[in-house]
Amino acid sequence: MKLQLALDTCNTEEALQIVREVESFIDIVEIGTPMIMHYGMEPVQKVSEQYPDMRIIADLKIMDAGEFEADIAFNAGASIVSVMGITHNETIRGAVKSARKANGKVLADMMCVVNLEERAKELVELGVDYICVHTAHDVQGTQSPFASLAKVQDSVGSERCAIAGGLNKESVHRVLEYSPEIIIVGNGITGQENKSQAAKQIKDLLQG
Ligand SMILES: O=C([C@H](O)CO)[C@H](O)[C@H](O)COP(=O)(O)O
Repeated sequence: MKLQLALDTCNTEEALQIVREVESFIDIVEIGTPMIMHYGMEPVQKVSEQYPDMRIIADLKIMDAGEFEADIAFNAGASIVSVMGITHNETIRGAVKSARKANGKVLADMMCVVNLEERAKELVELGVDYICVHTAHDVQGTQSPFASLAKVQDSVGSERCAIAGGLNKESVHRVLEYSPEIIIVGNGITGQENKSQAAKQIKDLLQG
């Protein structure tokens, strides 16, 4: 199980500082959608330059123009790009084509997908590498991603699964029985006073 740190609300300098603090406990750095909206590809570029061995996902949540938009992230140094699982197959194919050119990977965010099992299978057939069950920030008060993880794991297997949405050191034990490939944690690390300690606690839980 890989731990992905999601950076959503910081600036590029703060992102570099947080990665410095937690790098030994994380496997993937996510430059989050709000950060990309604010700073464009600058944080993707800077983090990939300073941490050439770290995998970086640009959380573009692509909804259209799959190849064109994914190209932007891969050209900036991303190793994974996110696309919305609910979007058109043509868009998915475009993002996958871009990833193959760049030797990168595609993660499909399953937010708002109703037929999870069926769509997860289709996405894998289209060439998507990871299927991410995700409880949106705006509904985390009333929803959680665990039941969706069970469904997607049944459908495509744990090595394709990623999970996100309000995870922290108190809740992460709930994913252990499913062994998803990627566990994504944002505020559960970045919102803590001691980020390195929070990342280490979560990593230790994942490693058993
Ligand atoms: O993708 C995300 C969200 O939609 C905001 O863009 C977050 O990066 C993801 O949910 C992880 O963050 P936390 O929910 O704070 O763990």
